[in-house]
Amino acid sequence: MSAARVWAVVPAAGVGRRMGGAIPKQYLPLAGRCVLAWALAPLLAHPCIEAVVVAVGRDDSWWDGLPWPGGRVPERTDGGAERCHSVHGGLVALAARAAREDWVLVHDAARPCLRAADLDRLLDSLADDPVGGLLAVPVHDTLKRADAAGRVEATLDRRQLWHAQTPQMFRYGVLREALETLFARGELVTDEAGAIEALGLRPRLVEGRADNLKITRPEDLALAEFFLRGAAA
Ligand SMILES: Nc1ccn([C@@H]2O[C@H](COP(=O)(O)OP(=O)(O)OP(=O)(O)O)[C@@H](O)[C@H]2O)c(=O)n1
Ligand SMILES: C[C@](O)(CO)[C@H](O)COP(=O)(O)O
Repeated sequence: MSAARVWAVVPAAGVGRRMGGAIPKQYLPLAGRCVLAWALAPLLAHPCIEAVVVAVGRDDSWWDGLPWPGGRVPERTDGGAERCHSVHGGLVALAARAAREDWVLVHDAARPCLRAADLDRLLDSLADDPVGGLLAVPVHDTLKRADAAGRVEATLDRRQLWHAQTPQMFRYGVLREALETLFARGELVTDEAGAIEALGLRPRLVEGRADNLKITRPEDLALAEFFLRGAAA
């Protein structure tokens, strides 16, 4: 990594509507821990990451009960109504410590299977990149665009299509200003790269792994359990 420091922000304030159930999915049990603990593990263990700030719901009562065995303890801050607001909350929490040119790495609490090797590859690939970028995987399925009636309107050319994942890593100053510019226009984004693209910049795609899945629906938990148990074997 260059002289710029690296900070991590983890949006963990979602309610998990698509998962269902009473407990937000980031606190669901998974392979002996919870989803959030697995997502934080490679970030807390990485020597180049200065601090890990987790944006959680204001009325979150699950955070306080989490064990942080032996390792570094993450910092808590307030999330917001949408994922991008929670990310911004994490950036604000870093305001007194992060320099404009420092890197901020944003990783979903709902992605528990990130491997340390892929985190390292992202950091190494972007260390001197002028824009920053994200882990992503090429699309291997044929993708269809649907019409309002739920029928196929078109088949997309998948040769240039990728599934965006996290971590996504950008300079602190640029990312914060990009988000605040969108918010001032009443706009939202579903990932940090979208805010950077709105500035006319082109984030770098760093190929990751399909097992860095986002826990979204109930069936994703069994897959994540399989991946985590397999990685530990
Ligand atoms: N207001 C929000 C919404 C989402 N997230 C976080 O952003 C990540 C990805 O979002 P998603 O998978 O959509 O989580 P939820 O919003 O909880 O899921 P759903 O859309 O099904 O409610 C998750 O770690 C989630 O906790 C957040 O910090 N703040
Ligand atoms: C950031 C992300 O995980 C990249 O694929 C995705 O955009 C999050 O979307 P969600 O609807 O907030 O889960």
